[in-house]
Amino acid sequence: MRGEQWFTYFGFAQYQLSFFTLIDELGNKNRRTRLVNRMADAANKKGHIVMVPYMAHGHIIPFLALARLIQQRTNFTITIANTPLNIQYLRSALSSPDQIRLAELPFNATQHGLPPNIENTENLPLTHVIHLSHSSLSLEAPFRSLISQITQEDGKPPLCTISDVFLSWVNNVAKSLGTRNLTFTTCGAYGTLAYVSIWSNLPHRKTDSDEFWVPGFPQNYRFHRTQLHKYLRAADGTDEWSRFFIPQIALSVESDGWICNTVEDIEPLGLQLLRKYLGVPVWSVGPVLPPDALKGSKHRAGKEPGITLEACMEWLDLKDENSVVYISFGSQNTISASQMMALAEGLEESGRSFIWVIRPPFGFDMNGEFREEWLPKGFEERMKDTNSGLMVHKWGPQLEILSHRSTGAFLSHCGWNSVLESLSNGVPIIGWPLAAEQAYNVKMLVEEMGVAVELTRTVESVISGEQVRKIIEIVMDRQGKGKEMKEKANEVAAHMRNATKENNQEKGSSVRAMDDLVRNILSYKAL
Ligand SMILES: O=c1ccn([C@@H]2O[C@H](COP(=O)(O)OP(=O)(O)O[C@H]3O[C@H](CO)[C@@H](O)[C@H](O)[C@H]3O)[C@@H](O)[C@H]2O)c(=O)[nH]1
Repeated sequence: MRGEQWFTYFGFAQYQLSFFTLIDELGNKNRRTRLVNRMADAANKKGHIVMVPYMAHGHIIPFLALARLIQQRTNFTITIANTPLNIQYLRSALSSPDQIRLAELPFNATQHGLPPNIENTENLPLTHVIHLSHSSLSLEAPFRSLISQITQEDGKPPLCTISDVFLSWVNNVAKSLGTRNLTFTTCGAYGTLAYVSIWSNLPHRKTDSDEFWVPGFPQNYRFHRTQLHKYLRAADGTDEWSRFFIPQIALSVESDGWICNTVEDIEPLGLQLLRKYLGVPVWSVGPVLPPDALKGSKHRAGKEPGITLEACMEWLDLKDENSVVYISFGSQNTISASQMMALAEGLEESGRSFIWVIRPPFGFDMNGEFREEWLPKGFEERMKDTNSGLMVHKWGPQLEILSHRSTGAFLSHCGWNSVLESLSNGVPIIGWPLAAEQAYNVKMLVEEMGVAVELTRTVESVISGEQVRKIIEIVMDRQGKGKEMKEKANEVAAHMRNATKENNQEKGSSVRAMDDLVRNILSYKAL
């Protein structure tokens, strides 16, 4: 480690074809050809990949999962770079030693107008999310030093970098230091295209009618203005959202290829349109689901204990199959106080069992204490007494809940990870999009896939308990629409299983895409 370096580099022992193994094998004439092949293979396979996720759990989790997938099938050295606190979070999910390396890029939150020690969008108000986004630009210089350092140590530049759509300055660094960059979109193909194209074709407040066309989609395909977040409706290229997203998205479109967390058979239209729009290879390698080490809530040391994984599972074990509604709005979103009240009323009126991952409403400190006045009087106590609702404060073991046989529907903001985690378990969705590309995800889930219904949109909408009750009844009723949605969700789950199937006879589409991705990365070294 050199003194002047800008980053801390956590390197661990990794597999190398041992010199002594080679000497042993040289003694056996019959094996010589194979050995030569293996040497060539090893030389070919060895290489370094450096990955940089955006500073949000919805991005960091799939980046780590992708790193694991690549590591399982190659001898590449993989380094994930990020700010110190995000590296600390990642470290809790790695074993020691681990083949995945972590590199800290120095970061000082307060220098960017953020509260101290904030390096992630978790529970961060939107006004700060945009500051965090702008602050990520400060990582470019230390990242450049990291790539130079790796190039010096390895005697050659990394095979490629893999950047987040929102951190495409990584693309600049890669190109200027003699390597390639791939973009990993942690969203689906359809949502990615809608988001990329909508940001690239501002302004939308000039749209005459409520419905409008988005370049990249067929001419007769319409989006609705209420599907745009209010910062997108107001964006004109000069505001702070545009000033970050437009250049980052424009640069990521120039990547050498894109990796998409989706499956060919579940998003045929989205993938076809995204490929046409980008004009570079798009590998659909999904579903890239959280690695085992990130399951449950054990890795979130330092947070208040809340309800344990075991308590959740015991509670679910006592419920009937497909009888529980799970409610969560992801890692960084929440609803308003009046919406929270209506949601609670609707849940109680429905008489259905539920697990609700609850956090303070929009406009309040999301890390602060939960206040009883945000819920109907005596609600938590009644739910406890009747054993009909389990309130989990701030963070729940989502994967385990969704994969439990008792979970029958997911009321979700439709962040893409939540969508994949739900559908891979055949759980239909009640959509309540709040930000980012979530409204486009819901549009696709409802119109293309038939696995969801939409309850409402955004944190500003006015909803009633009765609306909530009705929609829960539709989805949980195992007749009519509810039955249809459940069947379709099960079909999607089967497509996902097929896509990741890998045995002697056959390889699923995502496995083949991963093989092709690795072949492509290997070909970069010749350039
Ligand atoms: O109580 C919780 C809350 C979240 N999670 C996990 O955290 C992740 C959340 O990801 P996601 O559902 O995608 O939601 P966001 O955190 O909101 O994700 C951001 O990133 C996604 C991927 O780019 C986008 O699709 C979203 O719109 C964007 O808000 C998932 O793996 C969840 O399993 C938990 O385990 N427990």
